Amino acid sequence: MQGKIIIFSAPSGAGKTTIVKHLLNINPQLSFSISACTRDKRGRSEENGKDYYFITPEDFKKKIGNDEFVEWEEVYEGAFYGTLKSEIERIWKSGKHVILDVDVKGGLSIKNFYKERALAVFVKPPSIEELANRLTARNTDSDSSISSRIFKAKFEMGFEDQFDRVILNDNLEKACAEAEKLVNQFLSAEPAIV
Ligand SMILES: Nc1ncnc2c1ncn2[C@@H]1O[C@H](COP(=O)(O)OP(=O)(O)OP(=O)(O)O)[C@@H](O)[C@H]1O
Ligand SMILES: Nc1nc2c(ncn2[C@@H]2O[C@H](COP(=O)(O)O)[C@@H](O)[C@H]2O)c(=O)[nH]1
Repeated sequence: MQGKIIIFSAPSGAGKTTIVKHLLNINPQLSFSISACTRDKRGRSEENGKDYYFITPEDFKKKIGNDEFVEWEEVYEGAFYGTLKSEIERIWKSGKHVILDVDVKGGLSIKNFYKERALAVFVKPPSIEELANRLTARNTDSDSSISSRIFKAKFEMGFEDQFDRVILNDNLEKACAEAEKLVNQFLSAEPAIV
């Protein structure tokens, strides 16, 4: 079996993590690629090696120097995130397909790297106002972090046309059902649907 990679990208708060968690719960063929990041762990709600590999900026720089990332970015000021080549290889060696959620620029870089082995899905929020509401209700970010996420979201919304597929997440149940369908089609296609 040739391993494939499914990328969910969106502005922060659009719901990509929620949709990816749903897919992981229902599809045992999929395994989550854990990114490296330099931001602080969010208390007890996150676990090192499960949500992210939380590493220091110095270690992150070393990994850049050693060419260990498929892509990496300073997603928010002072916070670096990167997709590790070793994660993708680990998952493919285990006989599963990779699924991950990254920001919009990162998603396009991964698609460009893996080409037809990858499906890039843009999760579209109903509006910028709804994004702000969701981030506020999620209660994981400070007001200034929410402001910078919204600022970036306005720019990222212009990239949906560059993705293979777009899912509007105005209703979570509907969006999850659509995501399930896209993923099943992609995984059953030879070599890829795009
Ligand atoms: N259709 C929806 N309607 C209302 N709330 C939603 C919907 N989809 C997701 N949410 C909620 O919105 C919040 C943001 O979702 P989520 O964390 O999945 O976004 P994200 O795109 O992964 O953001 P980030 O990039 O910051 O990780 C969560 O609290 C989630 O439960
Ligand atoms: N370009 C990349 N973006 C990534 C990666 N891992 C996560 N992310 C995205 O960063 C933001 C912030 O996430 P948060 O956990 O601090 O809320 C979010 O959009 C993630 O999807 C990565 O490896 N590369």
